[in-house]
Amino acid sequence: MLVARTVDWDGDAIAAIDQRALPAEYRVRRLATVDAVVAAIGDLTVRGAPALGAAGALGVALAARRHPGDPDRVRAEAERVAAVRPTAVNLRRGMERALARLDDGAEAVLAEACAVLDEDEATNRRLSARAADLLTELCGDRPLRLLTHCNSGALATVAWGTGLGAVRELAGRGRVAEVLACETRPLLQGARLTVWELREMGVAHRLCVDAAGASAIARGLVDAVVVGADRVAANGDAANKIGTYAHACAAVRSGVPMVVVAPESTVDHATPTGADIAIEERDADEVRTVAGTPIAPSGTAVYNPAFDVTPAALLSAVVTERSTFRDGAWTVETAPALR
Ligand SMILES: CSC[C@H](O)[C@@H](O)C(=O)COP(=O)(O)O
Repeated sequence: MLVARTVDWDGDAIAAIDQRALPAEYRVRRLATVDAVVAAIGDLTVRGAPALGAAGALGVALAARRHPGDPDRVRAEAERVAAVRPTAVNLRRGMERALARLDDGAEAVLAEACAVLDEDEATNRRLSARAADLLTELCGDRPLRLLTHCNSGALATVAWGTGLGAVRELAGRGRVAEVLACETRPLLQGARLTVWELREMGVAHRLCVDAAGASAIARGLVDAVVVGADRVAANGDAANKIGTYAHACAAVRSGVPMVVVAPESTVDHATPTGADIAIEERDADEVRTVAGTPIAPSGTAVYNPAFDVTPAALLSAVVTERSTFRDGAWTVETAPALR
């Protein structure tokens, strides 16, 4: 059963699928305070850029309900939520969108936050269809062998997914031969979450270690690389889970297309290039341990960036629900003329 909504509003609290527990256990956590939301974002109970946008917006709704008549306190709480994960721009966007309704009262803030959730699935279905069309154009109309990294599926959004949403769309068209899912160290979102989703979707897949991605591409086992993004700069450079850049280098060397699939809310035109994207650095123990078991001498110094930046020049395209970055420029799809 693929989840209905990864993040939702449940009367007086946020209901969030606990992504730390999957695939062993499917459980939903209730987050009733801003402190709980901050903790859940920090420990990746809720993760994935669009899902973070939804959680950020609902976090403001919780703060507005808790502190009616104290807008300064609500703003401070909203800032605390947005600061937890600096790279995924959707988090701040969701927070700011809900906060913009603060003058209209707590129920207006909640309504705006719920609108963020309500728009998510339609947006993701649209960008997935556009990305699937482009992949078909780039690779030919045949079942494709796709490589993906981290998790950009329904779990990373409110519903449906982005990069993995495009895979889902292609699978629905009968155009997926196999997905190679990279495990995605250190927190294994690929192994735990993407594989879980692919199994639920009934899509053929194999799991590989991250280091196998480049040689799989070089050996001709991959027709295209498809990933999501946490922030796309104005020049098309894309920040995504650490390890994405290595796949891009391999893809370019082998002439394999690579497409980044993300909503407009992940594109940050205020950030000129990838060099301007703040990269979140996470706790050293994520690298020194696997599922709580030490794999390195205690106290080992660690470099643990959560994301890397793939220059636009290495990408075939960035696809959103209404625009495409390709060959150095954005083109925006115009709405079909009304008859
Ligand atoms: C669609 S969410 C963004 C990405 O595509 C996803 O791969 C990713 O990097 C998420 O990172 P996470 O640290 O798990 O929140």
